[in-house]
Amino acid sequence: MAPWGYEKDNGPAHWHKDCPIANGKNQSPIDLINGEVKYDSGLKPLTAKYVPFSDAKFLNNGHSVQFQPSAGNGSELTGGPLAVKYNFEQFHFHWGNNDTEGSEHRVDGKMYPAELHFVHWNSTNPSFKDAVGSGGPNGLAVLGFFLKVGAENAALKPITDLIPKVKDAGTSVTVPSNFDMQAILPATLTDYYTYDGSLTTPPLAECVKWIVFKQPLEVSAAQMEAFRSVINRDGKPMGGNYRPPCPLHDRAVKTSFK
Ligand SMILES: COc1ccc(N2C[C@H](O)c3cc(S(N)(=O)=O)sc3S2(=O)=O)cc1
Ligand SMILES: [Zn+2]
Repeated sequence: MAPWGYEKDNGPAHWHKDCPIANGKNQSPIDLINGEVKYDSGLKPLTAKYVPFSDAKFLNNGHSVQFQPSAGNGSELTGGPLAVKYNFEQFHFHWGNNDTEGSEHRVDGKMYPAELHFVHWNSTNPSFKDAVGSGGPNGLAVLGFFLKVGAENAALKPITDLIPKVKDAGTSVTVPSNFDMQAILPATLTDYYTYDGSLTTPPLAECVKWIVFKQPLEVSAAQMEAFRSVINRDGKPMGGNYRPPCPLHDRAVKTSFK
């Protein structure tokens, strides 16, 4: 099979051939249906502590654009539904070719124009790869933020300004060391959906505690257009790099809000 992607000949409907778990019972993303979620008063706010990275790349890996530090630096996530500390690994985006599509998770069937994922791994494992393979839904914790078009996002501007430099698949650029990742996050990480799921791309491992925030972040139309200028490994616009929703099966989606 051609390397996986989002085109007709290598998209989500084909992924099960190399990754049979694609048809598993804990797959992501899902449609977050407010009438079916359950409020859990035990869900506390999350705490993310991100330290500026001295050596991080922003890259086009052919299926997304990704902020990737060369090594950990003590940036971590705790609280919420998490029993232990998780180390920051990377963040990346999924988006559409127009404002009516692009996010992976949906809310009552509604898609947002984009979705930002902050990936973290369970620090009780020796490495990120061990965490992915550790079995069960506590290997990784991914924060999902919906993006909607509105005011310019000043915190994301240092990243969206780099997009023209990684327009082509396989290219990367060094991120200035004064980039403040913490500034991307809302001041309080309170209202979120959480459920046990998977990576939304191959290998589709069912190792993810998903935490999707109710409140979207805003980016400007110009910032959205920057994403839409990115090219995939087939030389086509990368927009549309989102997996459609998967069956919930017998999973519960909990909320930290009523
Ligand atoms: C075992 O080998 C590997 C395991 C995982 C990965 N990753 C790359 C994936 O594309 C991917 C997709 C994620 S999403 N859209 O947040 O669900 S998170 C993530 S990753 O960084 O964990 C690479 C190698
Ligand atoms: Zn993702």
